[in-house]
Amino acid sequence: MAQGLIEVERKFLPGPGTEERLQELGGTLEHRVTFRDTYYDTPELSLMQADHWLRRREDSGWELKCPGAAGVLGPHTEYKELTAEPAIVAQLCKVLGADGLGAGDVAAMLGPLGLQEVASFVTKRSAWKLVLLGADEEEPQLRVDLDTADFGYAVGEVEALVHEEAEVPTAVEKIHRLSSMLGVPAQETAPAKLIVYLQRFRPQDYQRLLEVNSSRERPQETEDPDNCLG
Ligand SMILES: Cc1ncc(C[n+]2csc(CCOP(=O)(O)OP(=O)(O)OP(=O)(O)O)c2C)c(N)n1
Ligand SMILES: [Mg+2]
Repeated sequence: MAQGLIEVERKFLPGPGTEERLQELGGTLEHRVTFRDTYYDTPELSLMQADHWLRRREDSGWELKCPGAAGVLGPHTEYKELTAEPAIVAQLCKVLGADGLGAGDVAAMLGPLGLQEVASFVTKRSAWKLVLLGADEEEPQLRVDLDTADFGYAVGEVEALVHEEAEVPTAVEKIHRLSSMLGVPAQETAPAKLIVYLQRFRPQDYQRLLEVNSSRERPQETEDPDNCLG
């Protein structure tokens, strides 16, 4: 798989004082932005069942999140983010067992690969940047995104983008440290917006994912104790 950045993150349920606490910790508000995400998969959710997540983001383009080497690290997750369309198409063909089809751009391959829209929603995001005390310049900066989806679900995430697998343990440790400084309980995690969307608007798809996901040990989700997906 062509190299993309590795996203290491953990989600949490933000509270009324989260932004104030971020400021106390020296965080800077980078921007507030609103965007629509549209997710694509086969009718059987073959990509999601393989822990691959294909989306088109308004004003950003295509991205395929692929499971990282470690996958799930407690409440943290690791995903390789592919944004180059040839790399996305090649990986889609590999996951969907359609080798040899991968010629065009992602939009042109949706039909041949049987991919259709499964979710579309708007997010309002406050994007924060933090540099932990003692961190030297080369260390990846931490980002904290506070998201509210247009269907009424709010979720926060502390994340680091790294280039190499070897950087993941340090990133996890820093994310863990910042999360506890934000008052997030150690094992708390919160489901992704897309998962809550499926749960609410496509319950059969959600159930199908739940079955597959329960075979992939995941921490209890705080927002939905019924073992919601991440
Ligand atoms: C604990 C856990 N986490 C993630 C997953 C996988 N997953 C579910 S939906 C999903 C795709 C959406 O990921 P998410 O981080 O919610 O998107 P967003 O924050 O809007 O994008 P960003 O701006 O960060 O790129 C994934 C990877 C999982 N199954 N379990
Ligand atoms: Mg995220």
